[in-house]
Amino acid sequence: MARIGLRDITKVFPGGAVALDGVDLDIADGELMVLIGPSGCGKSTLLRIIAGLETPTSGEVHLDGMDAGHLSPKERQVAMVFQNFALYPHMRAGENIAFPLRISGMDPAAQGERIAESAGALGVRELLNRWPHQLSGGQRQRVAMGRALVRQPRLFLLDEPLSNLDSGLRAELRAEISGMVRSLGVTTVYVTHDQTEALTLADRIAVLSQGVLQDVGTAGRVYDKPATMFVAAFLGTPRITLLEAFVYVYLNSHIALRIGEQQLYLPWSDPRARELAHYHGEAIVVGVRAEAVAPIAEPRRGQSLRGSIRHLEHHGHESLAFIDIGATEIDVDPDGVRPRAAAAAARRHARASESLFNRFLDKITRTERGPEVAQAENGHAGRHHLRPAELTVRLPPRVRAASGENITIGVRLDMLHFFERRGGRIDVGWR
Ligand SMILES: Nc1ncnc2c1ncn2[C@@H]1O[C@H](COP(=O)(O)OP(=O)(O)OP(=O)(O)O)[C@@H](O)[C@H]1O
Repeated sequence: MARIGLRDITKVFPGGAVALDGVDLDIADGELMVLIGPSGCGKSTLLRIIAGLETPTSGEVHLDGMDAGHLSPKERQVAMVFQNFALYPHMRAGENIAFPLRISGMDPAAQGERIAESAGALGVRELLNRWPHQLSGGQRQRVAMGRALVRQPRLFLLDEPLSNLDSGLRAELRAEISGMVRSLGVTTVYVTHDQTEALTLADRIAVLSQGVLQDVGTAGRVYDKPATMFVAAFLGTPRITLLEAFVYVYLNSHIALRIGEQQLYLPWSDPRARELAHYHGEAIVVGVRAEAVAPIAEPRRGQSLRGSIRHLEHHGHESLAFIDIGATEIDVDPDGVRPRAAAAAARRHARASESLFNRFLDKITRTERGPEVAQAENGHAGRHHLRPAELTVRLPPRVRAASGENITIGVRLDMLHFFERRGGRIDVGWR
């Protein structure tokens, strides 16, 4: 078992593709870390660098605190499983599992014991005499995992191991992998682009976008408090709605978030209001997940939005209504943002505000010319695209609704996410 330390890992391939850009990540002994991100974000490259199959352009890989740069995959005691069930076709399942032990010269009696143990843990004991072509996809992948684990590696690395399987089998094997690696206590890095896999399997999740590590944390933390807009948009079904909102301070009562022609109010008693006040007159991004909104009968001042149903999606147990609230949605570019740079920018922003009052005076003069001017001055943070917003609301199965109908939506203000236009989270106090 081993601790992994990745220090400022950058990988630029010949030809100039930047696969990884300054990745720092610590993985604890026995931890199951899931690397997730869209296609091409650098997940496999990072896994191969941990394995020693690829050399970083700069940066260091540490194993148990020691620089492992000079160690081969064998010396790192790594076992890998890929998505394509790479079993040796001319060997029976049992021989496939035994192969790594055989070439290591292990005593045949001890081999038998280890194989039985591994095959038992993976539920393939009955299949050891079959040829690979006589196994189903799921069985082949179980045997491949048995072959990887039989050597009792220090590191277990899996690259999308379930992506060739159907969804039922994926769920089944997911649970088995989780149970198995935890009972073995082997440090595991698991690459996937499937968020269900990530959220259900991981001790912690590391989210990558375009080679940049966006966020690392437990599934709950990364989902509830995503470090960047990219992470908020990448995790969660249905997808979060990212609304452009202008912040206005009403010193006597509340902060108003102007979303299109409508407003949500955060009273001063809400500790987040003080932080948001720094953005007076500016555009920020308000993230609204479906669980933060629900249809209500009567509007509530500052706590609800009106809209009309643009279209409906029926899912059996619920329907999703996509609501036009006359607002603008921000599309995140997959480049995302460097979270640390974004956090630093937010802190600079806060420091620059010296006294809140002076800042308000300055901003109020500016915003008296109207939000459009303030918006133009603040700019549309370059890389984000704007389009008409659709707020996603879950409707219980028996609620009757039709496209074009008007609807009032209650908003759970405590469940809103706030981001700077650059994409970094506005730190309004971490729970
Ligand atoms: N050998 C290589 N030569 C040049 N570019 C490469 C090489 N391997 C990967 N890349 C590039 O590096 C980037 C990261 O690739 P990588 O395979 O790590 O992504 P990934 O997140 O695992 O993607 P996927 O989910 O599609 O497997 C991509 O832009 C890819 O095109």
